[in-house]
Amino acid sequence: MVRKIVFSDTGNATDADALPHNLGAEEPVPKETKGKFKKSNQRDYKAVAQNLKQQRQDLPIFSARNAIIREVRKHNSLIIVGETGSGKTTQIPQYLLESGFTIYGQTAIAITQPRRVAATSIAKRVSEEVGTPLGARVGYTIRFEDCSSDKTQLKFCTDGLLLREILSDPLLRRYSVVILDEAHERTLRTDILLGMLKGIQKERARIAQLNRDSAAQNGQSFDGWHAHKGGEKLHRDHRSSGSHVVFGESPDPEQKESTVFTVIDDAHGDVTGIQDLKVIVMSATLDAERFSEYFGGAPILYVAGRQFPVTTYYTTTPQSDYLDAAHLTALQIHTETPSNSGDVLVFLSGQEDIENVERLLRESTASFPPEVPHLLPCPIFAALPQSQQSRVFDPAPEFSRKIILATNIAETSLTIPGIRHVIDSGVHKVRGFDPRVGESLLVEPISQSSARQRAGRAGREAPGYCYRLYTEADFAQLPEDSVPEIKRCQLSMVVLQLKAAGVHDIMAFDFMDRPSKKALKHALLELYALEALDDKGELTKLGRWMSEFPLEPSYSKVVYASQKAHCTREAIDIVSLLSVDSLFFIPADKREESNAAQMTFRSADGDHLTYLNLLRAYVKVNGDKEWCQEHFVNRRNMRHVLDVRQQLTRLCTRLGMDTERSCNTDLDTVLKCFLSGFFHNCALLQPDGSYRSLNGSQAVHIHPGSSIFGKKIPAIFYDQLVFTNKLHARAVSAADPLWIAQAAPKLYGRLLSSTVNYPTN
Ligand SMILES: Nc1ncnc2c1ncn2[C@@H]1O[C@H](COP(=O)(O)OP(=O)(O)OP(=O)(O)O)[C@@H](O)[C@H]1O
Repeated sequence: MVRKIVFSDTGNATDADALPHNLGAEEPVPKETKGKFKKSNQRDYKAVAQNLKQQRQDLPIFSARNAIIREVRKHNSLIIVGETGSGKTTQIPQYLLESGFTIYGQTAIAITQPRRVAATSIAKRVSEEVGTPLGARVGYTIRFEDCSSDKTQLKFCTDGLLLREILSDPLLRRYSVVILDEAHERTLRTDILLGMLKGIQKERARIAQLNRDSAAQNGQSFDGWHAHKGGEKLHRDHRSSGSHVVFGESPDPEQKESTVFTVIDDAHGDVTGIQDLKVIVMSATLDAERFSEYFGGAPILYVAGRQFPVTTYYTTTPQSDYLDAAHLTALQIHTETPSNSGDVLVFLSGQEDIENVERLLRESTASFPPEVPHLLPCPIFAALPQSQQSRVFDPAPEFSRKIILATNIAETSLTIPGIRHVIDSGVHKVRGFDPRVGESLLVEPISQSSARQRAGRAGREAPGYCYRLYTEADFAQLPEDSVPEIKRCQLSMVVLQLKAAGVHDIMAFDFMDRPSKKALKHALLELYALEALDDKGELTKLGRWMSEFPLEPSYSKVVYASQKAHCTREAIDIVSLLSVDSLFFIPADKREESNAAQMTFRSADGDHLTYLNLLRAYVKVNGDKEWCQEHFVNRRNMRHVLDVRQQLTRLCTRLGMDTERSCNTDLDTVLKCFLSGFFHNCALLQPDGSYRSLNGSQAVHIHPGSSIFGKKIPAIFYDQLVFTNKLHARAVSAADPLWIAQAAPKLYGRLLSSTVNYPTN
């Protein structure tokens, strides 16, 4: 009997009626400004842009173009709400570019995205629409990858990247406008960025006033102004009110028109020409009032309209196994609709889900008769190397249909050409943090706004369909929005970044949603214990060094300690290995073979050194495909590990470290080095054979996949605690209690004298 998932008979076609429409095409649209084209291929770029022009003009947002420009001119902060697919992300930056909001070679517009893949793919699309090569007028910058130049006028970047730019350019002088896209996702970094941008806006408003005043005085009438004859160095002669000092320089005082001003500000030095910073917050949800309130009552613009309707179906009964339901629904779509009726996008919770559904699909389609078109699974998740992620954008080969298996990485901003069908599992993985317990990673129901975003991925190029693997009644029960990350995640890294950006009083920082005092205090204490902060809460030299790394502070501390311990090579290798979820694949029907293969790399000291053995073996065989298959090594993830390893090596080299320094066979050194960052992730064996965490006295279980599972070792340390049905320690290694005491003498010095009776293995 063929198993089927039953959906409601008639889906509801959604349109943009939910959004009030207060923008319209009242003004004629000006001609597009001419771009700076590179000589070579000039015609090709122009031709592509010309072809896309009509598509651009057909987008719902086009009718609001002039109203948007007018509102941006009028206000420094603006909230723009628009239905998914209305054209916000790709068009608004271009409208501003076309209307002179940037100065070529001087100022640019930054557009932030919560995810790397969105930043790169949108930049590619917009550069095509503008008609210039990617990296020229339109570019992107993501962690470790810069495809932009000082002539770039539209720069797409991740929110984390813009935060890093603030460290080197505290006033973001390079930008006239910052657009925060998909702000409703409320990632940790977006929230921090919101607060930082508010501060920068205030400061730039003060400076802009200073510039306006100086210009108005035109060098002569300004109180205390002395224009030097002959253009010699200006002199300071007047401390005006407030904290600033104004200088004037006039190369030719006789000619007022050519007077040059240099405006010096006490806090920021030369601030000549700095103007107000415009901040635009964009989102597809209606929770705009919160953002408006946060930006002092900023106006909210609603842009109505989605290009094409999406018909939504719900299952008639709840599904107990969403993986099975996703697999069956995909097969139903494939066999019941012609393959040229569009590709399929499935939203799942994580890499493991994706790999399971991929396997199920491959198994089911293997027996398809030749007249049935191929079904081509294409996974996309954060840990997948960039080159493989971008494969989802390639068109499906002839006589086949793509089925993209994605995490919520594909939920916002992306347009994947060819998608007409979306299958929404209704779940995602949520990272949580409890100071007592540690991090948890749980599969939870999504919010209604996520469900709408997911549906919005269909219907971007033609009418689409969304199949929700839950009932309509269940949808009604979902929360309207997800809890902002800042309220549920570990804060050490952002606190370190805030400190590095000069925010001393973290408790007084202007958060849109204030994290709990407990979480902030925990982050401050952890940074203090890692010696990134001193006892006054000020950033130490080590803390500043650590803030250079796009890593959680525990890892950057390990890298730092590895210099002294002469094991930087091993430290970078293991930190890179820990950046992926799984290094091995374990097929359900070959569990034993997989475990046996893993034993080849096993170290009696635990997972950190086991992983290192794996990496060394992998490098030796040059990542050979068959070797990986034979040893059940996840080749996809190993490539990502090599990517991270290369990036970290480059960063360490830039910071003057000898990255080839190796401790060779003295591997205890490496473990001790890890303890310098992970002393808070330790557990001691109890007389009854269980483990209890050192800092919270929680019962901790070694993960069954660990190379020391079942062993009784006096003390262990681990990379993370993951709460599933119980608290599991993942990536676990043996530690000597003495090492723990040495790594954190103030916290755990008592271990030097403690005695515990341990059970034997
Ligand atoms: N890479 C692309 N290939 C083909 N069409 C594209 C591409 N990027 C955008 N488009 C077209 O432009 C439309 C608008 O996309 P855009 O990302 O600007 O919308 P949006 O309003 O920002 O939506 P969202 O909130 O989902 O990000 C899409 O629906 C699609 O028709």
